[in-house]
Amino acid sequence: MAACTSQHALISVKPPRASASFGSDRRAGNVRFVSATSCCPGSRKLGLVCASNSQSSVIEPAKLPSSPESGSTPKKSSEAALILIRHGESLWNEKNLFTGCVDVPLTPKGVNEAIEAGKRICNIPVDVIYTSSLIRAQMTAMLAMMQHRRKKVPIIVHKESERAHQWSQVYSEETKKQSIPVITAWQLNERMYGELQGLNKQETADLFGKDQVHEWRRSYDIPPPNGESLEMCAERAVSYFKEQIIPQLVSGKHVMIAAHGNSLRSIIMHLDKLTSQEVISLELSTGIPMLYIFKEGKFIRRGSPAGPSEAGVYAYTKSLAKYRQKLDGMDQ
Ligand SMILES: O=C(O)[C@H](O)COP(=O)(O)O
Repeated sequence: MAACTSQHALISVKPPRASASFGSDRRAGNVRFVSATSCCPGSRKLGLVCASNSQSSVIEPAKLPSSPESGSTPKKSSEAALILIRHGESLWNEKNLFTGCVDVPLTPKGVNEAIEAGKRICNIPVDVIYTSSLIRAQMTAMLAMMQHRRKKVPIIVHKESERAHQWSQVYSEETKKQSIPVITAWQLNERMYGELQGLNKQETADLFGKDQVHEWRRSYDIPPPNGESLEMCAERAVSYFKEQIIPQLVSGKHVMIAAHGNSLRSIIMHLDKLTSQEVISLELSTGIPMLYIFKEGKFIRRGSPAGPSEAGVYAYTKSLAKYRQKLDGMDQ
């Protein structure tokens, strides 16, 4: 596997005439994060965007809190990068078990997926990372950041108690500048799958019927037995995104969120204003980074960079191109 270099080409898939995209797209030329099979029949499921760019939801800029790591009053900025990434394959994904909030690690394949994801976003700035409180998301974030060309050190912020906060303080401004805060939030956890957790997905379908299991897995408001529906998951994940993450973007901080299939589906549903019908077809593959640009209160989908290049990722993002040149300069 090649290291992250500036030679990567960006795969920008032209939006083919979607044969089975979910729901008619209200904004012509719009694209979605879909499983490739639903918009590019016959191709591998990549979680790839059949992509151009388009502007999605308008988010009212929120009041700017001081940034979590410095406490300084952040400057307003007109543009920031938002990277979303579902964790790499976990040991229970491999066993095809419902996982939900059970805290299982990555498989070796999932580790490699996280590393590959890191190479794909290695030229895109990241100032703060949000993960769930589950190890598979945290492992993915750390492994991805190991590939970043800026070589900053991701440090998990501990605020679970006053002592934890005190004992994890960093007492060097220079070292702080060379680190990236990683904020863990249970609100970004995978949806809680209730009494399905630990069950084999195929056996569950054999027992309850394929349609019933698909409804539990992909519908918006129908929860699994004693579990969370996507709607219930969205209530915590999207609220957290609005209250904690959008202010960071508004202040110009570049954000990466490493989370889960369903907590991210709920966030993308919000960003793309998907209906409860459209979200049924939204599938996210493990370890595929997805890039949005937050610009003047709007989110612009920029696809799933296979490797950043001026032609693709930076077409609408001058500041990212400047950042990339700065990185190139640092490598001279
Ligand atoms: O929690 C799980 O089982 C997976 O991470 C996501 O499961 P799903 O694709 O069935 O929602």
